[in-house]
Amino acid sequence: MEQKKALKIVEKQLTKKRYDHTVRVMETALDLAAHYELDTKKVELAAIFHDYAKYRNPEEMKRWIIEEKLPQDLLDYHPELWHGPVGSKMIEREIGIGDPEIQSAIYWHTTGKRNMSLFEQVIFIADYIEPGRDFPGVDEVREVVYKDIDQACWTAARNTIQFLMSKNQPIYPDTFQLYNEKLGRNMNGR
Ligand SMILES: Nc1ncnc2c1ncn2[C@@H]1O[C@H](COP(=O)(O)OP(=O)(O)O)[C@@H](O)[C@H]1O
Repeated sequence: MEQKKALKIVEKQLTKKRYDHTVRVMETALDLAAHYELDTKKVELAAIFHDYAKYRNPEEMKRWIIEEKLPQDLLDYHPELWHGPVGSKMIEREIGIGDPEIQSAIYWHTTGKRNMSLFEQVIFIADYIEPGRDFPGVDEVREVVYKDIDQACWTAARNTIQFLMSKNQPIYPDTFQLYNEKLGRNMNGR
């Protein structure tokens, strides 16, 4: 699908602010995809559709989680975490995008997980570092991402965990698994 057509579809699903975020995620993801020699057309589509389900009603998302047999433990966490997994299914049923690599990158873009593919990491990090983001620690991730995307993912996971803990918020465990995996690989020389 052409970039223009894909952007038109998501524009209808999003607020203006979220649409502008999506365009910046797309541009960031395309730079990373070129650098890491990924299929830029596929990365482009994953970035454009990553927040496709973001503004669906939580009741509707809940039905998708049940009917699509997504992990039911998602329902114990904030609906903010539902739009990735639900979006990965919606783009197949509503738009006809059934590419497993694109769907998986959308599924995991908010929490991350262990054993992420390079493709999944690019979408996860592009969402985290796009130029509109200004949370504490984001520059550290921007500085390292073209040299060491594993370290970038570790730092993003650490920052998110620290932020959520400082607010006494529940934390979906896959982010801890990402943090532990990358810590083991990169920082203890294991
Ligand atoms: N493991 C997690 N557990 C709970 N909340 C999380 C976790 N990871 C991220 N979040 C929160 O989910 C929210 C949405 O994430 P965000 O990266 O803004 O997604 P997007 O912008 O693509 O919709 C943020 O408030 C973030 O702190």
